[in-house]
Amino acid sequence: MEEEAEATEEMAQALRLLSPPPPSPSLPKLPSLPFPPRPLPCRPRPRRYAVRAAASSPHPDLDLLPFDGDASGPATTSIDVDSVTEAELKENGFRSTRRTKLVCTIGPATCAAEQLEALAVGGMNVARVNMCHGTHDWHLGVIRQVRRLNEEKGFAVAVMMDTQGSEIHMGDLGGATSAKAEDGEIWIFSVRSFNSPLPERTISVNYDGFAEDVRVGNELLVDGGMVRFEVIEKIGPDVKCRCNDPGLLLPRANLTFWRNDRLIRERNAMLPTISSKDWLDIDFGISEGVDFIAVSFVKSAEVISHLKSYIASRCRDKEIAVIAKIESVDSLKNLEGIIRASDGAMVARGDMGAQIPLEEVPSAQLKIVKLCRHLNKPVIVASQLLESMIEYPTPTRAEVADVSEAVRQRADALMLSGESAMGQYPEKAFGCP
Ligand SMILES: Nc1ncnc2c1ncn2[C@@H]1O[C@H](COP(=O)(O)OP(=O)(O)O)[C@@H](O)[C@H]1O
Ligand SMILES: C=C(OP(=O)(O)O)C(=O)O
Repeated sequence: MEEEAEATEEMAQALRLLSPPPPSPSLPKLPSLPFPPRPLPCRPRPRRYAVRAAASSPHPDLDLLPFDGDASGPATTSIDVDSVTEAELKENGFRSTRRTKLVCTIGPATCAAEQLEALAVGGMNVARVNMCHGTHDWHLGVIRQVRRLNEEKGFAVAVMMDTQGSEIHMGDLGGATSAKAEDGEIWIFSVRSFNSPLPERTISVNYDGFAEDVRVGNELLVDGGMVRFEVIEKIGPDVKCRCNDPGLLLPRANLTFWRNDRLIRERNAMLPTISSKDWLDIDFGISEGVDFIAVSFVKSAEVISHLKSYIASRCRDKEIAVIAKIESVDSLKNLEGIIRASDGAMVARGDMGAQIPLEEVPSAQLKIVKLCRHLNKPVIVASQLLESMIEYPTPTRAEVADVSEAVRQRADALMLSGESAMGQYPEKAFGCP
């Protein structure tokens, strides 16, 4: 019976994720920590509330008292809350407080001031900007707009900057939003740089060693297998491929190559975790005072420690939390060391699914979430949570089950990517009122 009640509560919570409560307009400005109760550095001081734990109370709810200095009595502790949490606390008591925070990737579908405000009202805790896409000017616009919302309207939205990392990916399709690859079609993947428009059925690749590393017969996977090609001929910088699994090619999609069903990790595996572009982006993030830097394709704990020292030397008045994205074979091998060195982790299921067999992704997620909880580090579950909502206004049952499972695992946060960055229903996917 108790188990049933708990399952019902968890399910209700998962569904609340799809429609979190709006903040009360009458509430004061309350900046917050994005992942309580395991606070990360760099958030402004929130207003404090005293929570009298009603351990012996007949009521399961906790009494909330504004905390004005001294907490009185030994049974009193204090926690930090944001305005959305405060509204829910007042309405429902502590038991129904949303525990799972929401990270939202900002893109063309959500970068306007009113769109960002709608997400903040909907309960966005962290706005993520992905440095794979857009210019510094574009990111600056988003970061400043989020700061403005916090200052002028009392929201408490943190900013996460996500590095591009040493991912091998396609170019931007010469400005097209997508291209369809049909079964049997021949496409050229090339390391040459092209002027727009690109020659027909040609894709540029960002990694100079690509044409040397691949061999005839290798499989080329776009976005972890959403589209598959086979290498049929190499002609200098051009690699001729036949499409075996048709699908939609999206700008800057991830590319992996496989030989005998094994991911090829040769010279491409030697690429630095933090590229020269990433260092420029990190300097940009530091100067704009982002709250989190998420590091893509982490291979070892050392790179995290190195970045943390760099940030500490560049940024004395503010700490920036470093989140390790667990998405590569190497990051799974060195998982514990990486998580210990980081301020938190992200289960980046998109790229992970391109590096390990898809059917192993759920158990990898569970392992990472459990380990983070054990080490008391916040963990974000990311990618394809509501993927169908990029195109459709209602999620699939499987997606709802996936969201529910991540909440059940006690992930600290869930992250939307394409759903909020470029989908047709970003606010609906987020659950805006
Ligand atoms: N700043 C941006 N500018 C343009 N498009 C973006 C931006 N951020 C995200 N997108 C779009 O949203 C999609 C999903 O975002 P994300 O998951 O962060 O990137 P990726 O697909 O490269 O892993 C991207 O493939 C891209 O089409
Ligand atoms: C979150 C992810 O990273 P990115 O969007 O940078 O590919 C992922 O791969 O799941």
